[in-house]
Amino acid sequence: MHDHTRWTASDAAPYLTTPTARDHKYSRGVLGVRTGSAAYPGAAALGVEAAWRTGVGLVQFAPQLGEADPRFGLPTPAAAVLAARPETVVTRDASRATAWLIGSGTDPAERDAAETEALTDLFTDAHPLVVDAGALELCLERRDAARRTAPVAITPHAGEFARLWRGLGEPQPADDAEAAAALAARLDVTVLLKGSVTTVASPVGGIITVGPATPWLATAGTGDVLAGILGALAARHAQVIVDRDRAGAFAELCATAAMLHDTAARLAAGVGAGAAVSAGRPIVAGDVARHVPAAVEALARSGG
Ligand SMILES: NC(=O)C1=CN([C@@H]2O[C@H](COP(=O)(O)OP(=O)(O)OC[C@H]3O[C@@H](n4cnc5c(N)ncnc54)[C@H](O)[C@@H]3O)[C@@H](O)[C@H]2O)[C@@H](O)CC1
Ligand SMILES: Nc1ncnc2c1ncn2[C@@H]1O[C@H](COP(=O)(O)OP(=O)(O)O)[C@@H](O)[C@H]1O
Repeated sequence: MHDHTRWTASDAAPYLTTPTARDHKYSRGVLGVRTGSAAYPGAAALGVEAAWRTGVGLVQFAPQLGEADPRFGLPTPAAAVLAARPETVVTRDASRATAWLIGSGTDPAERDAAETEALTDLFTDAHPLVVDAGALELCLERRDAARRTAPVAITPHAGEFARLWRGLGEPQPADDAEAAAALAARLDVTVLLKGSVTTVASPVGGIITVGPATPWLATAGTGDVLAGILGALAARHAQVIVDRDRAGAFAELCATAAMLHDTAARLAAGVGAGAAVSAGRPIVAGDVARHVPAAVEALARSGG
């Protein structure tokens, strides 16, 4: 049996502090991003947009090595990112990154060997690593702690979560909390299992739940937005995540990201506090990203 916490706005607030007069762009967290592909350039743009809007100092975008040519006249992921957020620095040398986000909008079957190696290297880096979508399977190969130094958080939806269990070759426990805790222990990663209720499990034990979130979030690309929010929080709080005295901090940041995501979606959908589940209006993933600043403000304020 694991400790079970239901995350609240006042739990999230300490992670949503305002910058100070001494801050500069490099002190507020630098997020390195390797996401998007020829098939899914939009996923890169959504994650980067969300990261900026969460309040990070800098986002550095590293284009895939051996990137396939764009299809249907689409932009490359880097071009899509710059069209959405020209503040982003596109570089092969994101050496200033304090945390990394990888995987959203990528397909392992299409990935070049050099890109796989570059992603794999991030697992032996010191910086927190957020792993989404097409990079999730790399955690199965990197589950030997001796071959891994980076603190890792993974963000599967139910389908990806089941795929990871199949990859482990073990039966998946029926209960989400039990299954997330077991996967966190097996892979030595923090697990953020997405859904109406998001379940977060830390490899050091403990379960945090967030939600139920507004069902208007059940629309394509909102997972890419969540990954960007979490990447930004990880970059901002990288020191706390790597602090051995703060075991479980990555799980708290995952829960904070899920709460910010739901709050932004509610603001976008016009769902007021205490409103009925049926309240609100349709939203798209970009709306969620654009409402993240107001969500940060609302949650920080509710923390007193
Ligand atoms: N604009 C874009 O570029 C977008 C890109 N996206 C990217 O598209 C890629 C494929 O994403 P998919 O989610 O389709 O990945 P997958 O094709 O890996 O997973 C979808 C499969 O899982 C099953 N499944 C079970 N429970 C599910 C749940 N709760 N939510 C979703 N599927 C569930 C589905 O039935 C389906 O068979 C990812 O890399 C993702 O980042 C999407 O985020 C959509 C937007
Ligand atoms: N019915 C629902 N109610 C509330 N939130 C949901 C619901 N369905 C999905 N979500 C949320 O929407 C997001 C969807 O992410 P994901 O499945 O990865 O989508 P995509 O890959 O298209 O970006 C997750 O944050 C998940 O928690």
